Amino acid sequence: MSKTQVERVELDQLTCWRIRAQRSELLVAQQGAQILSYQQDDQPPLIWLSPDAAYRHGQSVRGGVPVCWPWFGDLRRNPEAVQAHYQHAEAPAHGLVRGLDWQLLGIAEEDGAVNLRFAFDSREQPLPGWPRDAAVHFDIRLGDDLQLRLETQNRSDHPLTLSQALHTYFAVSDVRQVHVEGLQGCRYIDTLQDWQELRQEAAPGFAGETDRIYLDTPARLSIVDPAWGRRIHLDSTGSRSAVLWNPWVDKARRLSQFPDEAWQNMLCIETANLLEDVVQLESDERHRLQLRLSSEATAP
Ligand SMILES: O=P(O)(O)OC[C@H]1O[C@@H](O)[C@H](O)[C@@H](O)[C@@H]1O
Repeated sequence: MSKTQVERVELDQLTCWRIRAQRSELLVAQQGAQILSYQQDDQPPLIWLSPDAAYRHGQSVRGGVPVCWPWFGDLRRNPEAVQAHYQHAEAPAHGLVRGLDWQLLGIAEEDGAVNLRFAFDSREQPLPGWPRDAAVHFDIRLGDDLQLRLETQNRSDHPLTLSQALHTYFAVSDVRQVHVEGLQGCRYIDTLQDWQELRQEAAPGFAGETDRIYLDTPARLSIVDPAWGRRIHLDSTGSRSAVLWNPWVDKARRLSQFPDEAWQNMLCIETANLLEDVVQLESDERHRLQLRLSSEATAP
């Protein structure tokens, strides 16, 4: 078994940790508790990090796994109960915690794996415009796969409704040559076609800008990448919705920290709780969103 290693590194303005365990390497930033990259030895990266990534305070890094919380995307597109908690006029996309430092509660080795625990507690670090009491813990376990757990606890006397996502950027050989299994038969909202609800027939591939919210998603989704001979599996619990996103040519030019051609080598599957799948918590209640990422070699 290979040895584990934990190294603290400063990337421009951000404090990060580079972790090695079980023939794989992970880079994670304190800001946003954001995983930046993940690669298994002798394989291309599994999680994509932009070559133009900027490591600045207050700005989510392009790539990795941004944590979107306590809402996903455009707040105005969220159910009324999610919108109701926010009191400022301008709501940032993807919630309030991507660009803030989380607390690192600990790094521990266990059976050759490394566990990291991050926390964000709105009672200790109030979120302007969002006067709710909630604590969120993000647990990362780097072993022979990568296991993530986002747990939210409502610490107030009132019910709390939130949307959220683990906004994972995946590295692929060429997005035009891959497809995603597990979504066949699911309903989806096509945000690029007036938020129409449609039904997915065959396993979706990519032939243009894609920005869809899938509903009633199964526990396993897989990215099939024949050119790299790899299948990436996403196994989740506590989530019945997912976003499939690729910006394609025109939107790529408008994105920050994103080279014009980079859309070809990435796609996002965002393991989420959206629309009818939002999280509703009574006082003290907790919700766990868990995601396990693993890969498998496929025949050439
Ligand atoms: O640029 P941001 O705020 O990180 O968002 C990136 C993308 O995130 C996706 O989740 C959205 O569906 C896209 O519409 C959006 O462009």
